Amino acid sequence: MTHADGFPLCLSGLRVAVGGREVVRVETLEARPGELLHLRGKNGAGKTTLLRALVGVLPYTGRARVQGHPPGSVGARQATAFVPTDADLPDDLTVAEGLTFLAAAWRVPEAPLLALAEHFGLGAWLDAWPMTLSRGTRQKVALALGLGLGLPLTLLDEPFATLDTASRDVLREAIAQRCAEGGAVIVTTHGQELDALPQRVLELEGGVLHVPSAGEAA
Ligand SMILES: Nc1ncnc2c1ncn2[C@@H]1O[C@H](COP(=O)(O)OP(=O)(O)OP(=O)(O)O)[C@@H](O)[C@H]1O
Repeated sequence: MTHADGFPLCLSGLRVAVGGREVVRVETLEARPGELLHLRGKNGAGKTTLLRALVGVLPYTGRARVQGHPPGSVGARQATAFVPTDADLPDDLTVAEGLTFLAAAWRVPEAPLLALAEHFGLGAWLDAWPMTLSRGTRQKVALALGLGLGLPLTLLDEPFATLDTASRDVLREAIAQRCAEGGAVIVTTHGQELDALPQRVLELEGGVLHVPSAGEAA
C-alpha cells in the first residue's frame, strides 16, 4: 500500500482489454481529493471502457485502487458513483422513492439529493415513474443521485450530452460543489462544457491515456 493508494483513485500499469484486444492503457494516474479530471478523446478512444473498468464492470490487469480498494470490491463500490450515458433508474420506484432508497442504501443524508433534484428542476417529477420521463429528465435524476450521494469518487460519462442550457449550468455548479467538498470527479466530454472550471485534462489517444504533469495541468 502506497500513500497514493488512499486517494480517491490511484492507477498504475492499468490495461483493459475487450474481446481480447487491448483498448485502454494507463501508466500512472491519481485523482486527488477535490480534483476534477476531464477525460477527453475521439469516439472509440476508450473513455467509457476506462470508466467501466474503474467500477469493476470490466476486468483489467495492473494496479487500481479506489480509496484503497480494488474496483468492484465492496469498499470501492461504497466510494464510487457512476453515471453512464443512459443511466438506468429503478423503474418500480418513483423518482422521490428512488432518491430515498439510494440515500438509505449508501447511508448518506437524503437532503442533498433532494436539494440537487430541486436545482435540476425535478420538483414536478418527484412522484413520477422513471419510465414516464424524457431522456434528459431521466439523466438529471441520475446525475442528482450520482453527485448528491457525495462519494469520494464520482464518474460521469458524457453528462452534458442530453441536457438543456439551464441544466448544464446546474451540472457545472454541482460538479464544482462536489470538488469543493473534497470529492474527486472524472467527467468525459466531447466539448468545452467544463472550460470554466479548474481541471486537469486527460487525453485518450488510441487507447493510451496521456496524463499531463503538474506543470502542464490546466
Ligand atoms: N462490448 C464490446 N465489445 C467489443 N468491443 C468493444 C465493446 N465495448 C467497447 N468496445 C470497443 O472499445 C473501444 C473503446 O470504446 P469506448 O466505448 O470505450 O469509447 P469511447 O471513447 O467511450 O467512445 P465514444 O466517445 O464514442 O462514447 C472501441 O474500439 C469499441 O469498439
